[in-house]
Amino acid sequence: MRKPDSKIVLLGDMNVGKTSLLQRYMERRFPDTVSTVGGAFYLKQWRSYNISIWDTAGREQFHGLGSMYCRGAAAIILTYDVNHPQSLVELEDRFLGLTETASKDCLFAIVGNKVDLTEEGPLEGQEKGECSPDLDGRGCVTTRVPKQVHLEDAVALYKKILKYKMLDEQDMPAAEKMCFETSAKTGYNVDLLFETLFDLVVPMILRQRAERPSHTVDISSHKPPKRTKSGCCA
Ligand SMILES: Nc1nc2c(ncn2[C@@H]2O[C@H](COP(=O)(O)OP(=O)(O)OP(=O)(O)O)[C@@H](O)[C@H]2O)c(=O)[nH]1
Ligand SMILES: [Mg+2]
Repeated sequence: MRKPDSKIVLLGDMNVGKTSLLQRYMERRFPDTVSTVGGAFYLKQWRSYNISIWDTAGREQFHGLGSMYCRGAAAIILTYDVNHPQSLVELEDRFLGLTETASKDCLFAIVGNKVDLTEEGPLEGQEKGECSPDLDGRGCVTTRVPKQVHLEDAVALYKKILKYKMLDEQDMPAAEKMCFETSAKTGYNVDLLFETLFDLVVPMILRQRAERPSHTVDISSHKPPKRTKSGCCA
């Protein structure tokens, strides 16, 4: 198996759509999912680097495993459901504590999924300039609900996390860049989410490589020790 150069972890409450987001990105589809048990990962090649993306279980019974999955992570995707305010609250109350084992310069993205179910979200096929045949006066589907969690709430949480982690806002990517609204169902913003993170993680890989002590020995500059008559080194 190829060795990952970096690690990204998806965290968040059960049912928010972590598995669906990862499958949408990696497999380009929106299959039926079953609630995740433990964790699983995909390996993504991005340029010449291998990035592992870990999907974790949101169910309370697997909570203890979370910090193990986060160990050494370069980026964490904190996922909530835009229709369930409690899922955003849980990110701070239950999941943030699991990220202590992540890399010290770990990046955070906050992702509100299932935006297709809200009135504000883009319509299925809208990115392609299409609309559903099930029409209202504007030519679009109407069975959608007002959004329960707004992007500003995610931005506020992002800023709070930086404070909690004692990270300087100046040194970190801006909240507006790291807070996303997505739909695993339609694919809305899913590529943008993952690929923004990949591009941010690559310089971290390069930095780590530069800092890591080299294990190679330059044998051309190595002089053999002089031998004395007794056979001992001078
Ligand atoms: N409408 C809509 N449904 C979604 C979306 N993403 C996921 N779902 C549905 O939400 C349910 C839960 O999705 P999962 O991806 O299994 O959720 P999860 O966060 O991985 O849940 P756990 O593995 O239990 O932690 C499934 O029925 C999905 O089909 C989305 O963007 N829009
Ligand atoms: Mg899952």
